[in-house]
Amino acid sequence: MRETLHQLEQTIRQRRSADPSTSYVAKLTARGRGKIAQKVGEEAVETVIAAMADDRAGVVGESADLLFHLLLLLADLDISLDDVCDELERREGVSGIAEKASRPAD
Ligand SMILES: N=c1c2ncn([C@@H]3O[C@H](COP(=O)(O)OP(=O)(O)OP(=O)(O)O)[C@@H](O)[C@H]3O)c2ncn1[C@@H]1O[C@H](COP(=O)(O)O)[C@@H](O)[C@H]1O
Repeated sequence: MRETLHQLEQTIRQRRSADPSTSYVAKLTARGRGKIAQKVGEEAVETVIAAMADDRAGVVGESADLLFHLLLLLADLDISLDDVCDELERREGVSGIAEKASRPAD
């Protein structure tokens, strides 16, 4: 999963400066951060709607759209996927410590 997202992150960074007439990434980038952010919101809502309808195939498709547009937004902000993964791993470490602390000593 992380490898797939890293590959897509690279593709997005390369396509940002492509010809907007042949590249969706370049076209959306040219429309500005507000439009990219709007698309992230729309795809999130579509994912929720599919989930509430128990539409599993829909959730898979909308989740892919959501992750793609989120990566586009992160690229626009020059935030890397590694920055986000580092934050998730930091939280995992914090909750791991908290979990250990709440366990009775052997
Ligand atoms: N993963 C994706 C991907 N997922 C979704 N989309 C596009 O996202 C758009 C979302 O669809 P919508 O119907 O919501 O939006 P729309 O009607 O096209 O546009 P709006 O006017 O509503 O904003 C569609 O045009 C999809 O083609 C994607 N476009 C590109 N990629 C990846 O990005 C790479 C580079 O793409 P290009 O920049 O087009 O070369 C591709 O090789 C793919 O790997």
